[in-house]
Amino acid sequence: MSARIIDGKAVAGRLRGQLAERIARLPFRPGLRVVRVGDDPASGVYVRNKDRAAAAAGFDSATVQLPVDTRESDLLMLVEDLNIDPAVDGILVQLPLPPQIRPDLVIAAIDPAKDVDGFHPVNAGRLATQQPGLVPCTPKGVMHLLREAGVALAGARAVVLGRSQIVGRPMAQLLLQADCTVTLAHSRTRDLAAECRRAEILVAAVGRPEMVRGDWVGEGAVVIDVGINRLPDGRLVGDVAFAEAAERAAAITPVPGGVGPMTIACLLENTLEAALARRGTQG
Ligand SMILES: Nc1nc(=O)c2c([nH]1)NC[C@@H]1CN(c3ccc(C(=O)N[C@@H](CCC(=O)O)C(=O)O)cc3)C=[N+]21
Repeated sequence: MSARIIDGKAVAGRLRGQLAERIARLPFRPGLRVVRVGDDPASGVYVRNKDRAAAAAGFDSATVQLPVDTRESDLLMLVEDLNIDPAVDGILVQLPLPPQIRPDLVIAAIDPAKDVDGFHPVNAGRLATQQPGLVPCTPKGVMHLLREAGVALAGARAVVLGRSQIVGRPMAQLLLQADCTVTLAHSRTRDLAAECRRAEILVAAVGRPEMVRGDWVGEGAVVIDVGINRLPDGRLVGDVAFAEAAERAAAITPVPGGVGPMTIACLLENTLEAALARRGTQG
């Protein structure tokens, strides 16, 4: 079998277009503030792409750049300013943060109504208890892609590889909500390859370049590659060995051009949702 490519870049483009149309009809511009402390390279591309996409879709978007030696208390004060600023609908603090700043404390300081990353414990709790809230952008983008690709979810065996707070865990919650039978596999899982091979839907989110080999993929599976890994030679690869996996999968996302662009589109979607919810309207 040779897999169909799930074009995340195209799906994200359409989603951003729909958001732009909705924003054009609003009497205000949803406000997004991205806070970046230092210049971690993993955040660089993301911040640039996000700024461009947000401006093009009609958001009032700005990045606040702070020096790498910023104190935790100063960052917390900035978050508080953004919490009470009526022009700000969404706040995103870029991760990772420098070592003098505790990320959990900063995330918990963000108003859950403005937490467009969906990382605040209140939003994580809402997701786990099936209440409405802001959902983390990457898993939300993956669900968009699965639906867009026409993947039957109810009853499907889904395996999520990686149990991170920002991708694996919320991903499992969303798949469960869509009636998949969900396995959350990780570094301590016994016989990871066999566990993955049983998946009809395989979501790889471990951050290890090309860890998922072709023989980890079941014949006809749908493979979603969340990993974005920069190799020493500058190449960008996912967590899945793409060429090998594509020989067995029915459908697969590429890197780049797969989940990454969806993360950005969903950040904008969350910002619009937050803006409408804060104003008590449906837009
Ligand atoms: N609070 C917080 N929230 C985040 O969501 C967050 C973060 N911190 N820190 C950094 C990571 C990284 N991240 C990316 C999102 C999209 C692409 C993306 O669009 N990538 C393009 C390729 C970009 C390229 O060419 O290098 C693609 O996959 O096609 C990349 C990286 C969000 N992150």
